[in-house]
Amino acid sequence: MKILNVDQIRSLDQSTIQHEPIAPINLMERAALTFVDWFVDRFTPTTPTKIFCGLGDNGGDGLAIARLLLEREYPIEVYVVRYAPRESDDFMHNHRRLKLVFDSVHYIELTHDIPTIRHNEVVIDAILGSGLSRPSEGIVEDTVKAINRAPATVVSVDIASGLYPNQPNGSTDVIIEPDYTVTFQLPKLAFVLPKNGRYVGDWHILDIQLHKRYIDLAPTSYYFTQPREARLLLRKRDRFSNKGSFGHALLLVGSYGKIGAAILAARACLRSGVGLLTVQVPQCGYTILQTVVPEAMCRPDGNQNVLTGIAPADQPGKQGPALTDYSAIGIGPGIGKAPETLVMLKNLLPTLKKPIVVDADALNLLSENRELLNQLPPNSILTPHPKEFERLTKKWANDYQKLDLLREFAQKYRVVVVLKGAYSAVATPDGDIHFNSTGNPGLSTGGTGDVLTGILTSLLAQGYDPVEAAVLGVFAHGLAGDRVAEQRGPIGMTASDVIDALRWE
Ligand SMILES: NC(=O)C1=CN([C@@H]2O[C@H](COP(=O)(O)OP(=O)(O)OC[C@H]3O[C@@H](n4cnc5c(N)ncnc54)[C@H](OP(=O)(O)O)[C@@H]3O)[C@@H](O)[C@H]2O)[C@@H](O)CC1
Ligand SMILES: [K+]
Repeated sequence: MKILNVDQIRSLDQSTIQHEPIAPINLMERAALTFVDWFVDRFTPTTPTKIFCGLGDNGGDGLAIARLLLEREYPIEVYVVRYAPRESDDFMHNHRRLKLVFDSVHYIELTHDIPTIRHNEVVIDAILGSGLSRPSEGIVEDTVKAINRAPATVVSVDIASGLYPNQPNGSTDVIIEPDYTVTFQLPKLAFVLPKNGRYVGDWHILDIQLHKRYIDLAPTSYYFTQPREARLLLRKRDRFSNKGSFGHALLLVGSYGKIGAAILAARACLRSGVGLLTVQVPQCGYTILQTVVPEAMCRPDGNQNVLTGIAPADQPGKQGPALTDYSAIGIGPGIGKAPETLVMLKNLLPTLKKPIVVDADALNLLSENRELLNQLPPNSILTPHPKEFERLTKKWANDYQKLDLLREFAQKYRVVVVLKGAYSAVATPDGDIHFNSTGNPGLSTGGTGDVLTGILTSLLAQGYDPVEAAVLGVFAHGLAGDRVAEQRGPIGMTASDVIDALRWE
């Protein structure tokens, strides 16, 4: 699903009006009806509901919603925040229509006009929408603050009043902090950025049938991966396939005290469908790996405690294929930053032709030796969390600047970067960014990154295109986390639970 900017959303609105064709006021009615369908599914008709409206089309939506809820006999109160002398045409139209059936619309001009909001009430926030052009001040600011202080449940129409859809807010901006945001047709970029969490709440997209062809043709570099799209990436398996059909992955993982990372990556790799898996671990991990992951072959490193890339001299010809012969290599989980391991990375990179997966300490080694970034095979997948990404680049002032850095980095080094977090962002060498829709805070626990490395290495080894591997792998990883959270709650989730909950269907 595409994420469009405000100007495009405005044009989409116009394009729908022209091509359907539909009168603007009827489009607003459709949006309001769809909102009300969503609302009545969640809140019973006895819910006292205060609807706060601005003077633009977001306010117009609020007035139409008020009329439709009144028809369904909800106990509503309507407040119009009169912050300016002018109203939009569709606001005025809906204001007239509401007044025909409801004669007690309140107007907020001064602070003492703001009503007391109680805990059993629901507030519908339709003060400002995507037409926000400046920070709230005066009576708008006071009303927003009063709503935020109130113990009621708050539902924002389209977007929280005061939140910019696709540009940074100032640190002192006053913004509604809703429990829910119910938006129309497409998500807004602001919804997937970490700093905005409290200004978005639990958000839902309603289909109001805006012009599909406009959306299909609209240029954008932002996407939101939904289940249907992720499933389309999943390849069907041929009945006559064999383990050779699904590649042979190699994981370079683990060090003394961190063999667990190797185990997690290996188990996740196997659970994601790879044909064969070889794991190279320092010798201290050999017995553990062979015992815990019998499905994997083990290639013990020449070193006892850290990876050096060198196989033991006493096993000539027994160490399996050369490093370059594997279908895909994943490197990083638990490897530490020993000088010998850096040497391994330096020796390895120039020899590789196929994309690899780079995570954890391999990323930290890269950030301490940035000249190595140029040696990454094109389309390799890097999976930093924000701190690791900062080490690879620099500090950012806000989430939007972070996205710019992410895009520049992926384009400059021709790599795929998975920036992990809520709505993990997959940046492609072409400059696109795909935000993931699955996952939950339970995944912020040790080892889940190792699991992701195993998944991505597995998909690359099976021949998935690196961008598709990243988008699909991140989605499947988050979905597995969601399954675990559903069964046992997000607290106490472990990386092993996530591996067990992986399902490819
Ligand atoms: N797009 C779609 O497909 C559909 C959209 N729909 C709905 O339309 C909404 C967008 O409507 P909208 O463009 O009228 O914007 P909205 O935010 O209501 O008001 C803008 C007005 O407020 C003013 N203003 C700005 N900032 C301010 C501030 N801080 N404090 C005070 N005033 C401020 C601004 O002033 P100006 O910038 O012109 O000076 C202008 O007068 C959208 O969110 C959705 O709910 C649906 O109905 C149907 C489908
Ligand atoms: K709003």
